[in-house]
Amino acid sequence: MGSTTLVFGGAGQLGQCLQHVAKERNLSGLVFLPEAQANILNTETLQAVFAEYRPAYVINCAAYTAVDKAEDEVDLARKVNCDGAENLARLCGEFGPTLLHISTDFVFAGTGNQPLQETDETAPISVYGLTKLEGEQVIPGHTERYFILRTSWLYSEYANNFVKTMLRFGKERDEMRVIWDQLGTPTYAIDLAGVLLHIIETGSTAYGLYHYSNEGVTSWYDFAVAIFELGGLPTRTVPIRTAEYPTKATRPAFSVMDKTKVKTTLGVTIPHWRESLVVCMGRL
Ligand SMILES: NC(=O)C1=CN([C@@H]2O[C@H](COP(=O)(O)OP(=O)(O)OC[C@H]3O[C@@H](n4cnc5c(N)ncnc54)[C@H](OP(=O)(O)O)[C@@H]3O)[C@@H](O)[C@H]2O)C=CC1
Ligand SMILES: Cc1cn([C@H]2C[C@H](O)[C@@H](COP(=O)(O)OP(=O)(O)O[C@H]3O[C@@H](C)C(=O)[C@@H](O)[C@H]3O)O2)c(=O)[nH]c1=O
Repeated sequence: MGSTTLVFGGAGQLGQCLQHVAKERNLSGLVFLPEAQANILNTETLQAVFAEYRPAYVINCAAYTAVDKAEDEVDLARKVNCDGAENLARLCGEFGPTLLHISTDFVFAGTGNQPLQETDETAPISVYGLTKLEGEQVIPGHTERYFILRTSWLYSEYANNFVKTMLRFGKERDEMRVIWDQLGTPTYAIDLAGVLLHIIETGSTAYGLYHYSNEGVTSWYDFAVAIFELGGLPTRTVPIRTAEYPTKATRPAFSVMDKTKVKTTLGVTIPHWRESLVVCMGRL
């Protein structure tokens, strides 16, 4: 086995953040594979890529992430989020690399009001959440060497995300109506990329399931207020209830995750969401 890390879905938001952090840390050996080069549903291509690189690590950033659209494209969402993850896990079992896989807070129903631990019951309420949970569950049957990091509300200067949407709309509109009764924690994808690379750099073998987001708790409304404030936009932000913003998919009302395990086991320090938002806004 070599020292290569293969990054699938390498052109997505997290993939681009990994490229950014790897460059910042002067790390070599990462190979970023966009969908056009390595579709995780194409088992022949995957087999050839694993045989060519003999990777030490595989990071799966590939996913079907269109939460509302997934309600109508169940088969495709399941293929990418579950079958794709299984294809990578099977080859990791065969070739030996450690798999770093990303999952979501949307595996939870979100009916509680206490920070969610890795051992808490999952009960997805959307197709996206369900297919991501299926992806988590299929991995351990193929390899023991895996890290699954559940994260939430990812944003960054790359690709599409809530921060960029708010900044775009904020420039065009005087007023934004944003849901305040969904609580969670934003995660700067650059911070998450840092943790993934930390696992590789430290050679940790503390395999398993982890929760990772930034610290703190907020609502989409409060998040939007902070984005407009830091962006210097005069946009008025109106707090609305979920029922006033109908969407195809249902989102959890409370998906704040407890990060004790990742902090104590992997020794990472986590910035507060506002601190990371300031960094991201400075780069945008
Ligand atoms: N975004 C968020 O708010 C959150 C994301 N997550 C998880 O984090 C991970 C990274 O998400 P993020 O980077 O934001 O998502 P993106 O949608 O930005 O990136 C996903 C990438 O996967 C690619 N992809 C889709 N299908 C395939 C395929 N069959 N083979 C190879 N690549 C494929 C997409 O390519 P293309 O665009 O060309 O289809 C895209 O580049 C995902 O697992 C996601 O579920 C978890 C919590 C929150
Ligand atoms: C654009 C907009 C959204 N909203 C609400 C809708 C929704 O509840 C919330 C976020 O909307 P978005 O569509 O940007 O984000 P959404 O796709 O729901 O984000 C989710 O993506 C997947 C991939 C995940 O894994 C989750 O952790 C989470 O980040 O904000 C408003 O209230 N007003 C608005 O103007």
